Amino acid sequence: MSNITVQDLCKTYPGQPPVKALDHIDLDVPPGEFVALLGPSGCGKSTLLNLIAGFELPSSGVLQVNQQAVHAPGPERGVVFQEAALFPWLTVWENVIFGPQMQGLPKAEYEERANEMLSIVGLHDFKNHLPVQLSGGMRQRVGIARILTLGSRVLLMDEPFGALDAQTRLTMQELLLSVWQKLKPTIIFVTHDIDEAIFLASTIYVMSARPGRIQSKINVPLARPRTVADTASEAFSAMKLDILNLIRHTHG
Ligand SMILES: Nc1ncnc2c1ncn2[C@@H]1O[C@H](COP(=O)(O)OP(=O)(O)OP(=O)(O)O)[C@@H](O)[C@H]1O
Repeated sequence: MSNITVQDLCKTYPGQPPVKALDHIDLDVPPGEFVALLGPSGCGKSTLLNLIAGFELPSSGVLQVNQQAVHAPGPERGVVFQEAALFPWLTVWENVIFGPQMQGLPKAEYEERANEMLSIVGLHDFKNHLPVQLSGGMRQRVGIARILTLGSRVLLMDEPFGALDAQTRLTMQELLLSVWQKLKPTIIFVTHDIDEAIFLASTIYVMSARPGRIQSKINVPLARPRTVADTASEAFSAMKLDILNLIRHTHG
């Protein structure tokens, strides 16, 4: 059974001239798969993610999540952007329970889950902090805990660590791997960083630019759980070289 099905998907933005952002995209993502969408700026990675999120509608083709056509955003699909969109006047705890509270879910249930998710992302001791009192990496962790508390089983992440320094970025990548290991959500992770895609994903879709197409689907053979030591392995370097050659070959 597939969790996300994309068949012959096209997206053209209207305008003079119209912009063909995605051209005949096919993806088939089983539940619990960690997928990276890798490609140069402008190849349509964010467009594809926004379509799966339900923020935009396709021009043509099939787009289904859990066998249902996507028409609008929904709580089963949580989105994480480069900057966590937290309410600055609410504490970490209030931000995390805001969604389920608004949905009218049973309090005991979501409070238990919020506690669990804050522990998983290592923020249990920061429940009463305001976003301004947190580092960028910590704010992203709140964003992740928030969608997990809402019960999202599909995480749509658009360069979530792109604004972080190298050290924090690595810590966040390790954290995301441990979250995935524990909860096995389906993750679609947009990045233009080859190392990040290899370290995190089981499957990498390499996209080519304008109009955006899937150029190749690559399986990452590294065993899990992964550690930072894997990034120094021969298998990792060989895979990186293959992808670099692939991208260079296409983009001249
Ligand atoms: N709302 C919009 N209206 C018109 N054109 C758009 C819109 N959103 C994106 N585009 C265009 O569609 C193409 C794909 O953009 P998109 O943001 O999906 O690429 P990307 O691969 O995510 O790039 P980046 O890595 O720079 O974020 C680009 O040419 C962009 O200018």
